Amino acid sequence: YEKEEGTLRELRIFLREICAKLARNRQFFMFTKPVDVQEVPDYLSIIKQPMDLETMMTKIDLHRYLCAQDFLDDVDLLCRNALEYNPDRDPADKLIRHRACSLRDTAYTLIKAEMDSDFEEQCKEISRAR
Ligand SMILES: COC(=O)N1C[C@@H]2C[C@@H]3O[C@]2(Cc2nccnc23)C1
Repeated sequence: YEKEEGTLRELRIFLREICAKLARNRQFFMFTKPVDVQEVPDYLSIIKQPMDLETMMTKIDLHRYLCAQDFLDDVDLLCRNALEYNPDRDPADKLIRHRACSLRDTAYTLIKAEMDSDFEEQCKEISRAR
């Protein structure tokens, strides 16, 4: 009912701010848009479900996230993809893995720091009921 729609609206506003803050961080520039499959032709043969911050921002607007953990699940996917596609010891791979782990830890810490825990419970309850 209307109170639930208000809660989900508040969640979307919160997640847009988190997503924008992550996308503004120049350390995370390689995660702001989908990997360019013209430049990286084997990417989709290795990574079955690509994810990036621009796609996540669009998913917020499409009401795809009913709680903060749904958003963090996509953060985890983005990070896992980077670890899987860039596994080697060379500096470029090591850097992108380091940045992916940094983005994941930053997202979890920002959300835990700025989100009321019972607000997340309310969102999960709405999600369960739908
Ligand atoms: C999240 O980003 C990534 O997982 N990657 C992997 C690709 C390999 C390497 O870096 C990426 C883009 C790229 N483009 C041209 C040549 N080489 C590269 C970004």
